[in-house]
Amino acid sequence: MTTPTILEKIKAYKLDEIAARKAERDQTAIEAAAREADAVRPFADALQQATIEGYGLIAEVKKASPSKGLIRADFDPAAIAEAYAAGGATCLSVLTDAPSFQGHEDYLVAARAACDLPVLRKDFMYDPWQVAEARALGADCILIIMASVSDAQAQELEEAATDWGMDALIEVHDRTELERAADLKSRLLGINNRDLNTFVTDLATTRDLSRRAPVDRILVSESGLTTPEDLADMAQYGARCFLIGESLMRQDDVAAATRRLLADPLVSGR
Ligand SMILES: O=P(O)(O)OC[C@@H](O)[C@@H](O)c1c[nH]c2ccccc12
Repeated sequence: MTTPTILEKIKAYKLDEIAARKAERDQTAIEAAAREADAVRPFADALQQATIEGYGLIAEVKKASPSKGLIRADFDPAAIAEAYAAGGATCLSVLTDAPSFQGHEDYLVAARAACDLPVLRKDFMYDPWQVAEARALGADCILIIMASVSDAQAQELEEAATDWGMDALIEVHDRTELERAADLKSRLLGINNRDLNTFVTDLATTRDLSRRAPVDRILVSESGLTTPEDLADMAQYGARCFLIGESLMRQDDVAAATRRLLADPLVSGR
């Protein structure tokens, strides 16, 4: 027997978690809750708009990660959401997975209520029930990680998102996943610089995959981005949107750090 990968372990506990939650709220109940949620805030449109004048930033509310442990001790999701918005973020991403990221659904609700930005539910999705749950929480976009789903699952999740009026961010890490993602309809294509099984982060991932991506996609470079130079580097390869968590979450003044990061002289000094 081979040892399971990290993504396989996550999938195993996630499927248990989904089964337990479904026992409390089945499809009908969760759909009723989703129908009563706050109206969807356009996520992909906001990013597309942002790239006309500058960069699009999905700023991530991230308390901890499996590779780094606790990232921020004084973790207040509402305060961080406000700071990101004040600093010029386009959208938010909020981790709701508890076992690996110390996330929580309440953090998404609190962060979204604290600002006007569209919000991505950052979690490992396998089941359309989770998409309805995300909408019930107020989420405007979901994440589909090609490394952890089949083609059929990806399509089913994407359809569920579309049915709820939400966007989907399709995440890839290698050329095979990129080819599979090309068959999906979503405009948003995330290139994860981090390998989710080894936690190795390399910006060369965006450099390589961006050239091979379908031209009609909005490219989002994800993970391991720290400086304005990193952003300018990725933008040269066609990725003008960014998903950034750790480097901003470690700052004392999150709003000022967000502003500094986005103030690329090449962009703002036109
Ligand atoms: O904190 P970073 O290195 O800026 O990365 C943010 C985001 O890209 C990362 O949290 C992430 C990207 N894809 C994921 C999938 C699951 C969990 C987390 C992630």
